[in-house]
Amino acid sequence: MQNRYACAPEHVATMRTSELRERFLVEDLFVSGEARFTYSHYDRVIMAGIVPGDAPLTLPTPEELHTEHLLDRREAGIVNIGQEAEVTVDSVTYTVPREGLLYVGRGAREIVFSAPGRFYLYSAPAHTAYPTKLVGPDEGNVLDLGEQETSNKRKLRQLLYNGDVKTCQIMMGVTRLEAGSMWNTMPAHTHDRRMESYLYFDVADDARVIHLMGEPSETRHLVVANEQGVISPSWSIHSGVGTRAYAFIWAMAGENQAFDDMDAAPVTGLR
Ligand SMILES: O=C(O)C(=O)C[C@H](O)C(=O)CO
Ligand SMILES: [Zn+2]
Repeated sequence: MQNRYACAPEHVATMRTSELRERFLVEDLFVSGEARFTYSHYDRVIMAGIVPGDAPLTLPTPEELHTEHLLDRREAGIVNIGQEAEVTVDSVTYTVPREGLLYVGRGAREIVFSAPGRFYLYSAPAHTAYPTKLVGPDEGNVLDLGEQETSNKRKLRQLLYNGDVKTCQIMMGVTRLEAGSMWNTMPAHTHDRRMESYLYFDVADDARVIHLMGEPSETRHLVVANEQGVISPSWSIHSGVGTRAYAFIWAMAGENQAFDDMDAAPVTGLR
C-alpha cells in the first residue's frame, strides 16, 4: 500500500512538479489481477483499484492497517468502471453495472471481485455498520450543471449523498462532461470540513486533464492521464480542464454530509 502523509498549504506552495505528483497524484492503480491501495492521511481515506484477472479476486487487507479485514473499522464505496460484473460480500452476490456503485458497510469480511469488472474503491473510517447496498448508475440524484458557453456542461450523479443509502462519512458520485465541454468544478470551491479525491476515467489515450489544486490564492496543477487519481486536501480547490471530454468519480470524507456546504472560490480571485 502506498502511504501519503498530509502536507500543509505553505509546504505545497514550495513544491516542484515531481514532488506535487508524488504527494497528490495516484498513478498505476489499475493492474490486471491485482488490488492496489493508496492510504491518504487526509481524513485517513484509502483509494484502491481492483482488476480481477482470469480468477475472481478476494480483496486483501494491507498489513499496514493491522486489522484482519479491510473493513473491520471502515466503510467503502465501490464504483465499477469496467463492464457489468459480480461482487460477492460475505456470500451475497451483487451484479454491479458499469458506473454502478456498491456501498459496503463496516464489518464486511470477505469481498470477492469478478471479471470483467474494473473497480475503484474509496474507503473511510466508520463509527457504525450501515447495510451494504447496490446503487444503479441512474439512481441517486442527478444534477445537470454548466453551460456550453462556458465549456462546462456536465451531468453529476450523486450516488452516495446523504440520501437513500446511509453512510458514516462517504459521499460519492460520478460526473461526466458533455462532448465539447472541458471544465469541471469551475467556478471552483473548497470544503474545509472534508477532503475529496478524484479518479479520472474515460480520458482518451492522447488526452490529458489539467487538474487545478492548491489554495485559491496559490494554485498549482497536475497533468493527469486516464484512470489516475488525485488527492485533494480540504483547503485545496479541485477543478480540471481536459484536452477532451472525460469523466471522473469524486468521493469525499470528513465532517458534514452536506454536498452544498462549499466555500466558493470565484474565478476572479484565483491566483
Ligand atoms: O463537476 C463538478 O462540479 C463536480 O463533480 C464537483 C464535485 O462533485 C465536488 O467537488 C463536490 O464537492
Ligand atoms: Zn468539492
